[in-house]
Amino acid sequence: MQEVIIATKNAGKAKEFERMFKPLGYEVKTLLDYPDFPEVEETGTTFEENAILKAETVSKAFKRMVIADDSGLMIDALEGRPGIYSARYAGEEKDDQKNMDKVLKEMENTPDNSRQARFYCALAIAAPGKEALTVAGTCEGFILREKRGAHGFGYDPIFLVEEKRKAMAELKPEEKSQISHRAKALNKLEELLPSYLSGDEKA
Ligand SMILES: O=P(O)(O)OP(=O)(O)OP(=O)(O)OC[C@H]1O[C@@H](n2cnc3c(O)ncnc32)[C@H](O)[C@@H]1O
Ligand SMILES: [Mg+2]
Repeated sequence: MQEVIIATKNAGKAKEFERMFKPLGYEVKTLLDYPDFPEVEETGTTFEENAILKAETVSKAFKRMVIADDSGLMIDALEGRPGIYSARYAGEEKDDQKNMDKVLKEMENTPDNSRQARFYCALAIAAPGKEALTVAGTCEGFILREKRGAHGFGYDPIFLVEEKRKAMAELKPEEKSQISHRAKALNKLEELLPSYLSGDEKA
C-alpha cells in the first residue's frame, strides 16, 4: 500500500485521515508515529499560512510529499473566534473540554437566532522542489447550549451540523467523513493532486 504523511499530532485528525485515505488505497502516517519530531510553531495569521508552515517544515525534514491540516471553529457572534486559535482557546494545554466550556460561557447570552458558526479546514500539500498548494472546506452549523454526543474530537459536541440537525459528535465517524470541512477540503485536494504531482518544479 502507498503511504501518505500527514503533518499532525492531533489523534482525532489522524483517525479521520486514516478513514478518508483508506478507500483511496493509502496508508496514513502522522507525526504521532514520529513522537520526537518537534511541534511546528503556528506563527501564521491564516489557516492557509499555518497549514503551509506545517506541510513545508515536515516535507523538508522527510524529503517527501506531506499534507498538513490547519482547522478551527469560526463563530459569528464572537467575530470569527476562536478561529486560528481554536486548539489553544482556553490555554496552552489544548484541552477540548476547557475550550468548549469557554465557548459555551461566552455564548450564554447569545440568542438562538444568532448562534451561526462554521468549521474551516485548510489543507496544504508540499513536496520537495515544488511550491506548496492549499485547498479549503467549510461545514455550516450552530453552537449548541450544551455538549451532545461522544464521537469525533475538539468542538464536535457543541456544534450542530445544519444539514443533519445533529451535533457533529452525534454523527458516526463514517457520516462525519462524508460531510465535514475536512472531507470537503480533501475532495478538492484529490482533484488537484494529479496536476500538482505532474506540474512544474520550483525554480
Ligand atoms: O496542528 P496539529 O498538530 O495538526 O493539531 P492541532 O490540534 O494543534 O490542530 P490545529 O492547530 O489545526 O487546531 C485545530 C483545532 O480546531 C478544532 N477542530 C479542528 N477540526 C475539528 C473538527 O473536525 N471537529 C472539532 N474540532 C475541530 C480542534 O479543537 C483542533 O484542536
Ligand atoms: Mg496545531
